[in-house]
Amino acid sequence: MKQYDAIVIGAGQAGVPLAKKLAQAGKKTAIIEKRFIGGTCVNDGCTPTKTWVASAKAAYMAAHSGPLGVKVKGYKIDMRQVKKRKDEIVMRSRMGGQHAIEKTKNLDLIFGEATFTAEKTLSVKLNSGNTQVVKADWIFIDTGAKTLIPEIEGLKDIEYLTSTTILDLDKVPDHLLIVGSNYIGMEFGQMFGRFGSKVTMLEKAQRILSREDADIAEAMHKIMLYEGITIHTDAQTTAFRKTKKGNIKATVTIAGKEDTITCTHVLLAIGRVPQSAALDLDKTGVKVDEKGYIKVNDKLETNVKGIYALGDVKGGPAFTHIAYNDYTIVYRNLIENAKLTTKDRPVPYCMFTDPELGRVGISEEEAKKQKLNVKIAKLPMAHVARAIENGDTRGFMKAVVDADTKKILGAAVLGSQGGEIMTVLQMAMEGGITYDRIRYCVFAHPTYSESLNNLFMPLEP
Ligand SMILES: Cc1cc2nc3c(=O)[nH]c(=O)nc-3n(C[C@H](O)[C@H](O)[C@H](O)COP(=O)(O)OP(=O)(O)OC[C@H]3O[C@@H](n4cnc5c(N)ncnc54)[C@H](O)[C@@H]3O)c2cc1C
Ligand SMILES: NC(=O)c1ccc[n+]([C@@H]2O[C@H](COP(=O)([O-])OP(=O)(O)OC[C@H]3O[C@@H](n4cnc5c(N)ncnc54)[C@H](O)[C@@H]3O)[C@@H](O)[C@H]2O)c1
Repeated sequence: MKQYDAIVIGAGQAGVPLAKKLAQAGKKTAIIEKRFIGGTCVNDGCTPTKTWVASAKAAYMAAHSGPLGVKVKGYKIDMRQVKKRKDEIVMRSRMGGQHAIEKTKNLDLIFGEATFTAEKTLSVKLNSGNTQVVKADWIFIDTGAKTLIPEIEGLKDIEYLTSTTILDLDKVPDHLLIVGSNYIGMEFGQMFGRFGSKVTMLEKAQRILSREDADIAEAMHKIMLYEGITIHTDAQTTAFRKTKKGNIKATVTIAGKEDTITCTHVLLAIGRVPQSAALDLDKTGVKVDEKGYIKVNDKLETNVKGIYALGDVKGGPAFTHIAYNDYTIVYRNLIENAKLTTKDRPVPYCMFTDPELGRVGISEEEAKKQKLNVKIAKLPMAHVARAIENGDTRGFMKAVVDADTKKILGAAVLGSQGGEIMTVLQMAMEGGITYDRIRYCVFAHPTYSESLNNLFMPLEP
């Protein structure tokens, strides 16, 4: 058995930087990873999907550059090249992360699956076949999440895809049926539509993007429709079966009416579940909620002293930047004696459709529910000079402001560079820059952000 000061389980977006910094701070540290360095983000999430979003955008530009005076005479998707480029980018990031860990003094990298055997003791089933027992006073759980597989009749008999396995495709599906229409559904749906698949999407809620304001969801729905993607809302999938021709027939209920859809591929995109079961948390006494998320307080401490949970496995917003911020909170509290918490931290996010949806703070509907005294500023992208010049005026930007203090409470930007424009507004929110100042800020022309002058101009002083 080997004793460490600190053990990190999972080399994801919180685990890797935390393990490196603890080791650099003089703590004898081990990081245990059952699969690849970088976790979901690098290997199956942000990096590969945004790489494919770029290929899909190139296809879209080839098809839509006529009005810009550039005639492209036919184009072809080389899915093998699309995949090869993605694999190379993922591998560079994965191996870069691994080399950085291996170079760090005081840090051991153990490839295997960790399971608790006692409060502060772990047994690691090594990928090489053996077992290693390790112990530490501090244990940090960063084991992430995996695709939620629903109970649907016949699902086990078809070769369904997840957001991980779809990344292995080197041929474009003829007809991709996607169950679920939020982040994963929307990003893959648009991407494969642009690669040439017929795409049908099924969403069980009454509308897509149910966490967003209705006007955002409606505009996004129209953007997808315009690209030829069919989205059925109020849709439940009740059964799948393989047809004699090798296709997949889905039985669905759409707005109460039963129907069938025949497709070639099915992607499941209805959410993710925490990877906590294999940890055997009973042996250490760490509590989980009814869905298996590890319970933590606002300092990310579990109910067992010295054991922390970070990132997706603890529930809450499941984003890379949140996992990364979890690491900074835990590290600075332990090593720098800070008193940081997760309370009141901003949770910005961006859906990487084209155009993007950047979001931060409160939405208009939430503000109304809370009966806040707010004003709403809205500007169509069709009034943004740069959007007109670039030939893409889809979407709009919107901000929720406090009518009394003039502070910005939230923003949604559905448009080209939506994530970047939202980030400018986030900086204003964090710095307490009020909307009446922003409308007279001098921004470079013609940037997208320059339009923030006009976004706030119509609001009464
Ligand atoms: C398709 C897709 C696209 C995404 N796109 C974005 C995006 O654009 N922007 C964004 O912010 N977020 C995105 N996300 C979410 C983001 O990837 C996650 O929020 C982030 O990776 C969470 O980091 P983490 O450190 O909590 O866990 P992970 O990155 O999932 O890492 C957990 C690691 O723990 C390992 N592990 C699990 N159990 C054990 C065990 N018992 N022993 C040893 N190792 C173990 C796993 O193998 C894994 O490597 C996306 C997710 C998906 C699925
Ligand atoms: N750009 C990004 O930041 C990004 C991109 C991809 C994934 N992610 C992360 O990955 C996580 C998982 O994404 P996701 O899109 O799978 O999950 P999600 O929870 O965000 O959305 C799931 C969608 O599926 C619907 N749904 C649930 N059950 C259904 C059913 N039986 N039939 C039809 N629809 C059903 C839900 O109503 C919802 O709209 C997200 O929470 C997100 O944090 C982030």
